[in-house]
Amino acid sequence: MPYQFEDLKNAFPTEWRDYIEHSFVQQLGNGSLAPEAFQHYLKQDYLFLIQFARAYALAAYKSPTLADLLQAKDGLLAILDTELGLHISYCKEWGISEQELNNLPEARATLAYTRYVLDTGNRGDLLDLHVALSPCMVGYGEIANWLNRRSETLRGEGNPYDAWIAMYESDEFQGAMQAEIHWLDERLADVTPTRFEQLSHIFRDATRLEIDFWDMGLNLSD
Ligand SMILES: Cc1ncc(CO)c(N)n1
Repeated sequence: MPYQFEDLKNAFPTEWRDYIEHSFVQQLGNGSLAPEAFQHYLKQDYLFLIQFARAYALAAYKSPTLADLLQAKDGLLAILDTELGLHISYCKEWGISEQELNNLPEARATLAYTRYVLDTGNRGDLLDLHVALSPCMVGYGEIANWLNRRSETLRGEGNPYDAWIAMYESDEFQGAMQAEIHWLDERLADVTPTRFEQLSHIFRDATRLEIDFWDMGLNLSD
């Protein structure tokens, strides 16, 4: 059987579940999350998105074909033209000004995660980089779907975090997630067991760093 994206999730199922079903996610879903925790998370996520844009620029540099270059360009533009703008106005609604965003120190969890992704891409090839990016792209889409399946999740005006869930369940984000899975399925079909094992370690480590990112939000750690 050729490898596919699903096999990366199944290689270390405990880590994947701890990320998707993290207490931060559960509390966000039922509306009980402390606003301070969400604000801390939002601020660090702004810094995360900036480094993420750099990762797509690195993907362009690592692209061997025109199709890969165009895909990296789309990812970069999606962050710079859409996501960051949305993030800045969403932060404003939560009382965080653009000026504050521009003067934030990076929390250690943000530094560790983003620089891990960039270093993995620098050392490796485009597939290594995409595997390092995939817990982010695929995880948040999966989190929105998991929350929607749970009876504990509160949707609508009763939940102050409803707009966050709406963003990641949107057709736009879910479509980007499916495209990423499709790209990875095609590439993983050709890898050897040894190469798959290497890639699964990258996937596991990026997933663990996503868990630390949620912990950072809950614990307000810097
Ligand atoms: C930490 C983190 N992971 C994933 C996403 C999804 O884009 C995000 N915005 N932030």
